Amino acid sequence: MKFDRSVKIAPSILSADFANFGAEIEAVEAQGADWIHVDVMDGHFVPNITFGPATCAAIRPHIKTVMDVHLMIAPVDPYIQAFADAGADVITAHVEAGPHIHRTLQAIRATGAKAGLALNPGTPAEAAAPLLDLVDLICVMTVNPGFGGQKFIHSCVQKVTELREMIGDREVHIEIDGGVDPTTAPLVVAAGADVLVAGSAVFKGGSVENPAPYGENIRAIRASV
Ligand SMILES: O=C(CO)[C@@H](O)[C@H](O)COP(=O)(O)O
Ligand SMILES: [Fe+2]
Repeated sequence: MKFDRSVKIAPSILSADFANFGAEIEAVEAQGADWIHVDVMDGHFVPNITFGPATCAAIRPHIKTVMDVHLMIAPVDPYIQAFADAGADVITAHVEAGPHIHRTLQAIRATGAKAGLALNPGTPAEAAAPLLDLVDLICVMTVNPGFGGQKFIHSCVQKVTELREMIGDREVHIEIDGGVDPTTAPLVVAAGADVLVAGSAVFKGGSVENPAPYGENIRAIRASV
């Protein structure tokens, strides 16, 4: 995975048809997705349950781009290798998910995957300061994690500005996750974000049988920035 600062759109399959992930991924990639965002939830760290490494391994052959795995689980460390073995290109863990995030990020990089650090809306940018040399991506949550289709929290935009300043010339992506659409995308890109996760705003109106809306929705976000 080569670093590049261009804006990338990462549809979240949380808003796809769970009975048809393979075809959904192929459809949304054919319609212009740059990365595929995979939300893993445990019903403990967040109040919702999705799926685990077996599902990630099953969908991997359908992903031609980047498999971006967002772990909303606690603990994280016992499962890192399983998600790496499932083929994740990026593995993101939450700073709030345990007492040893430094060790977690080291463990992710040791698998060969890129290491992501997610910050909940209530966590300040400073939480990332001691970790900047251990991360390849910082995921700024712009909703409280757990569900798709929530409203973008505007107070998080300032955090993106602060993080981009802190990152300096390091090769670190800033990913935005939650409530991204053509209205909110320009705000976070102007603040320094380069990866835009979008679930409901990409999958709305389309289906595997009628994927054209996926493309229209992706192009609308891209045009907005
Ligand atoms: O991690 C999460 C939610 O916890 C996200 O990746 C959502 O799936 C984004 O959904 P939208 O807000 O774009 O509908
Ligand atoms: Fe996510």
